[in-house]
Amino acid sequence: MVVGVLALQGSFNEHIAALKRLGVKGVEVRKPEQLQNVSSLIIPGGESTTMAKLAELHNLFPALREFVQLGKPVWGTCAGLIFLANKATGQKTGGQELIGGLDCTVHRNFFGSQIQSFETELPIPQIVAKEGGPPSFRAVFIRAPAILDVGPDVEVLADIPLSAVENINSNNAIQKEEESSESEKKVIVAVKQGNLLATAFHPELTADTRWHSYFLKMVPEIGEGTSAVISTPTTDQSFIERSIIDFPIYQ
Ligand SMILES: NC(=O)CC[C@H](N)C(=O)O
Repeated sequence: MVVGVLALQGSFNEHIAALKRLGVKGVEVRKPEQLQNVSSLIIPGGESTTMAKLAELHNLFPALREFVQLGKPVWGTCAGLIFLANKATGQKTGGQELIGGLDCTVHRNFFGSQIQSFETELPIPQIVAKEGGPPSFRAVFIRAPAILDVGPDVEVLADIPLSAVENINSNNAIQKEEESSESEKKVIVAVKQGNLLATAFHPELTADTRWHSYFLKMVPEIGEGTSAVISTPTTDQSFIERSIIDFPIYQ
């Protein structure tokens, strides 16, 4: 079984490497017809405006929308989350094309610019219940979006208190949010809606493969009883010791 990884731009190699650590083959998807050879798809982080332009150039949007509408599992990380959202704010003038399907409003660059990127530990009980392991996950936020509201069919997997984010007062987007909803000072950063999974952060840049394993369990031909298919994660120390700045896409 192969998992497609949209390979227009961004951290597609890191997703393919994470899948490999689980014994699963990830294949690069750049053309509409390649979607016919995969039963699920990961849309990586990167720069959603650039990715949208490239997707348009390759005439990928109709095939991507069809893939989502057919109920095939799709996981968007960071820019991939923006791609999947029904609505995005904080876009460049003129907006950008989205795949849509995920009933939420996402705010691009919610936490600020590149310099305000951060890492934090997030408890995700739903994933721990399925995958076991430590109670929290290292979450890498790089010029990350946040989800401002979700529809009734969307399950919230993780939110983050704005007070946990450094430089909070230097960020206009956050200040605006705080002013508008003084009592609710949290934003959503991971969701699931049927066949769609979305995270504002980058599990592929950590050594923890539980998010990938969780996603693979959403693929019907693997299903819940995946232990035979997914091998025990290898703890590749050289990978663990890499810092996020070692990843070429963020240099
Ligand atoms: N790490 C990322 O994927 C960043 C997303 C980027 N800020 C965008 O809007 O597309």
